[in-house]
Amino acid sequence: NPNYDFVAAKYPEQQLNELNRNRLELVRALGQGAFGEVYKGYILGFPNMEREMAVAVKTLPAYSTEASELDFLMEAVIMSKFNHPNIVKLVGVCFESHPRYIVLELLEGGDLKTFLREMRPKTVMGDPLVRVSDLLSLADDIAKGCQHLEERHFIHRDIAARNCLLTCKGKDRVAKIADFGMARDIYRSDYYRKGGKALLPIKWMPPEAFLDGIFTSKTDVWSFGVLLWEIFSIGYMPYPGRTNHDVMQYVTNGGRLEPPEKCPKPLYDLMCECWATNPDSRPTFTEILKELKKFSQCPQILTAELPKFFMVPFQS
Ligand SMILES: CN1CCN(c2ccc(C(=O)Nc3n[nH]c4c3C=[N+](C(=O)[C@H](O)c3ccccc3)C4)cc2)CC1
Repeated sequence: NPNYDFVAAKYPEQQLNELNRNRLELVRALGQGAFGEVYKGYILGFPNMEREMAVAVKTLPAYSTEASELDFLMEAVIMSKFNHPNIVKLVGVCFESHPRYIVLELLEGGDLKTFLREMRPKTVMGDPLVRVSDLLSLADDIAKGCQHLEERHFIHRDIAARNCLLTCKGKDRVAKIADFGMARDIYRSDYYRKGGKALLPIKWMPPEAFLDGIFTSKTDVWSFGVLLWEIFSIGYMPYPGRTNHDVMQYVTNGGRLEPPEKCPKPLYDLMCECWATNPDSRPTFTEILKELKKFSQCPQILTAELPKFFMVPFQS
C-alpha cells in the first residue's frame, strides 16, 4: 500500500510490528471507537506452546477516506513510541490488507469517566464503593503516564477521564492513558478538517491554548488539574451547566472550577496550582507526583469522607 510504504519510509525507526492476521481472532465489540469498532480479541499462540494473548483491536472500516487511513496509521506510529506502565501499549498492526487493525493492550475495566460514575456510593448505608485512597491511586497512575510524556517532550493535548482506561474495576485497578487522537490530529495539522473549535476540549484547556493556540507540557498540566477535579467529583462534567463559550469567558476572566463536594482542601489547592494563569507557575508532573505522594501518607486526607449520593428509588 503506497501510503503505508510512504509513511513507513518516513519513519523507519518506527517500523510497526505487522502481525499475521490469521493469528488474530476478534471475539466481541468493546465499544464504538472514533474510527470503527473496538473489539476484544485474541492473538493465537503457536500450537499448544503458549496461551493466546487477549488484546483490544481497533478497526478501520474498509470504506475509509485517504485522510482517515493516514490518521489511523499516525495513531499507531504515535503509540509505538511509548513503553510505560501507565500508557496503553501497542502490540502491533495489520496494515497490509483491509480491514486495517491496530492491536493494543486490553484493559477490561473500561474508561475512567464511566468507572467514576458507576462507583458513586449508591446508598447512604454501607461502605462507599471508592475511598480517597482509591481516587489518589487513579490520579497517581495518570500523573506517572503524563510525567513520561513530559520527559519525552510529547504534548498529549487531551488529558481527560474519558481518554483513560482501567485494567479492571477491582482494587488492583491501574489507570492508563489510552487515546492519542487529539495529538494525532494536530500532528496531521488538520483538526480544522475535523471541525475546528467545535471539537476542542475547551473545558480541559488553559486560556493560552484556546485564545492563542499555544500548547506546551504546561497545557497537559492544566488538563491534569481538570482530570483531578473529575476524579474527586467522582465523574461530574466540569463547569456543570456552562457552555464551552461561557467557560472560555469565565476562565479568561480568572474564573476557576469550584472545589468538588467534600474534596480535601490540599487536593483543591493542587488543582488550583495546575490552573495558574501563567503556564510557568504551574507545577511539573514530577512536582505533582510529590504532592500526591504526600497526600497518600496523610491520615487526615485519607480518612476524609466522600460525598454520599442518594439514589432516587427506582420508579417501577
Ligand atoms: C460493564 N463494563 C462495560 C464496559 N466495559 C469495557 C468497555 C470498554 C473497554 C475497552 O475499550 N478496553 C480497551 N482496552 N484497550 C483499549 C481499549 C479501548 N481502546 C481504545 O483505543 C479506544 O479508542 C478507547 C480509548 C480510550 C477510552 C475509551 C476507548 C484500547 C473495556 C471494557 C467493562 C465492563
